[in-house]
Amino acid sequence: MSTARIHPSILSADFANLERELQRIHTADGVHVDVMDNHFVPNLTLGKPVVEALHKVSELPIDVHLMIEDADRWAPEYAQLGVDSVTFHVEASAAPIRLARELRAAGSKAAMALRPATSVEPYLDMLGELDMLLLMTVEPGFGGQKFLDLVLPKIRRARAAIDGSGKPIALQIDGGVSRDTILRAAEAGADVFVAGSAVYASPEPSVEIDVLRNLALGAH
Ligand SMILES: O=C(CO)[C@H](O)[C@H](O)COP(=O)(O)O
Ligand SMILES: [Fe+2]
Repeated sequence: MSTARIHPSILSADFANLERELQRIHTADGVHVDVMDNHFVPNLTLGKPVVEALHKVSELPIDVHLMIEDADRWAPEYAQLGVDSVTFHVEASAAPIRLARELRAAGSKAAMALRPATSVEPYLDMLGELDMLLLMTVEPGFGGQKFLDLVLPKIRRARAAIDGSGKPIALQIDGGVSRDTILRAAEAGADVFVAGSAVYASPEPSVEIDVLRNLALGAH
């Protein structure tokens, strides 16, 4: 593995100034947009109109993380907006293979997320349907939580399976990523890192992104 991509989460940004908040992360590799519905997780953020507005002004690829019930019904509508990738939670999908195919058919990359306590093993045979696998390193719902080290073995197993597949599937982690945790996640095999509070709490978010990326690259 020779890459480390940093996707700041705008969950920790100033929602009254999202365009300006995008400019503050211009050194990033993508922007992570957390959509929460108050059902799949106990928090409510934003939906399609805001994703569409961000897409119009963002120079960075948009990575939509859907934390919503009934992903089969709603996720394709996000893919149709022209964003780079749409991530649905496997726990919220009745037919993840069909959904991943629909996302690709709608023109976006297809990504699937697992909560920290969801095993990756049942899904290894469908990795080829995905452009990215997201392993949550906190319980989804809120920014600013502590990184769960108990996910590290799952990251290692997913990395081995992705390498074995020979396919260019990204392995993203999300939650609690900071200067203190990014190296061990990278050593376990993650290559796309979502960081919300660590980036936006910094006085210089664009510099913090470079610091995090360099720390992750130290694992290679
Ligand atoms: O999906 C998420 C929460 O469900 C966020 O992307 C994540 O929590 C980022 O925030 P932080 O880096 O502060 O943990
Ligand atoms: Fe997220």
